[in-house]
Amino acid sequence: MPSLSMETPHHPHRLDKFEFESTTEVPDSHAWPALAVHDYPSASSPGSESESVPLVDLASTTGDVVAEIGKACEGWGAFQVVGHDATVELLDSLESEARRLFRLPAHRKLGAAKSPGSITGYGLPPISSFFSKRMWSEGFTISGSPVDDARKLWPQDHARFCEVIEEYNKEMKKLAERLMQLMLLSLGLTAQDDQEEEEEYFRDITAALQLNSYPACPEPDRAMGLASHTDSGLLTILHQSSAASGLQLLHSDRWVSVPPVPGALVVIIGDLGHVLSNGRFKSVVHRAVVNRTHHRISAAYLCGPRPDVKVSPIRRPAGRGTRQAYRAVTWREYLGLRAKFFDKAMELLRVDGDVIFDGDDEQKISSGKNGTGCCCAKQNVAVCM
Ligand SMILES: C=C1C[C@]23C[C@@]1(O)CC[C@H]2[C@@]12CCC[C@@](C)(C(=O)O1)[C@H]2[C@@H]3C(=O)O
Ligand SMILES: O=C(O)CCC(=O)C(=O)O
Ligand SMILES: [Fe+2]
Repeated sequence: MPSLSMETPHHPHRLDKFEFESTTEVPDSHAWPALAVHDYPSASSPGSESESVPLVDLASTTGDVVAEIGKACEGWGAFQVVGHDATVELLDSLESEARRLFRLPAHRKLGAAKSPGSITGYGLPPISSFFSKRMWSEGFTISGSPVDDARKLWPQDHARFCEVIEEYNKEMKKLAERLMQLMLLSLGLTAQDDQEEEEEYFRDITAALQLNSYPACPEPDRAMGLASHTDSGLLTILHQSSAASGLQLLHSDRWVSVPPVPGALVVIIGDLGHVLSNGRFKSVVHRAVVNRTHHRISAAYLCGPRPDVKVSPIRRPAGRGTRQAYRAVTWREYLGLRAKFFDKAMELLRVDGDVIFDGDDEQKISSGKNGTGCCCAKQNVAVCM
């Protein structure tokens, strides 16, 4: 699987030996303004829990899965999915390997710290550099083979960890490809349409697996697990431990919790998913909060097309006369923009482009000199060739 690189911004926080478990109060370095005023309205606002994120059963023989997914991506930018092929045993094994990793003493984890310019390894959540306060979490990012990073954690004994990660990645890749196909169908592409073009989006996908650890916190209302953000790829598949809720989505200006449903995975639309659908699917703002009693684990499988494939709005969804709202961008280029501009990055892609579907149904797919794929609306073809 191709791996991703990105520019790493200057980091104001040092990766140190802060021990969450032995702390009886939240130190100033980790104290955020009251959760209610973090950035957006509070999850405790009346009515905020009255709606819940849609649940889609991929194995359903009665419902219209394509329509359900389309509606969820448009209305929420997220949904929970059951009826997939990832077994409960695999999800449990992943979680227990992640727990084993985060339980290691600080010096062992620091031995596998991300090196400058690399996205893989142990560290603070990558978005930390944009915030003055520290988050109540640790992360471990894996892109491509887990072996090199795992060997740093467990010089002798990393086989089990690698086996579980590899199996999990394989299963998530299959699921991501299936979900991408269903999402494209829901955008109005038919099975016969431009097969090659769509395949660029779900064949040989690139992915990063982010393991997140949120230790129990003595003052959960003063701490932040993972600050509000959107994911940058096409979609993210998130497994969250069943012990405690933590994930919240910003929906209709309120924070809505996504309680863990045993066996369900959460699908989150990323910024490239928003671009691909010309803004029809929402890249949902989300965050993770912490709790007093449970050590919560999550695993986010963040995926996009191959790093060199340009993503631009597909023409079908808009209908005649709709203008292209975003320019074409590769995931690699977009990660560079995010590393510099974080939540302003997508605005930088905005264009008031040509009409993307004028009834002329021909859409070009070009292959650059070095085999660079390009999936684009007609007006981008010249730039991409
Ligand atoms: C490929 C990537 C997506 C990601 C940045 C990264 O290089 C590896 C970690 C990913 C992650 C996980 C936590 C939230 C997030 C915003 C972050 O800071 O790191 C995402 C990044 C992203 O989606 O851009
Ligand atoms: O832990 C969670 O629930 C959210 C994780 C997340 O948003 C991420 O890793 O991108
Ligand atoms: Fe996320």
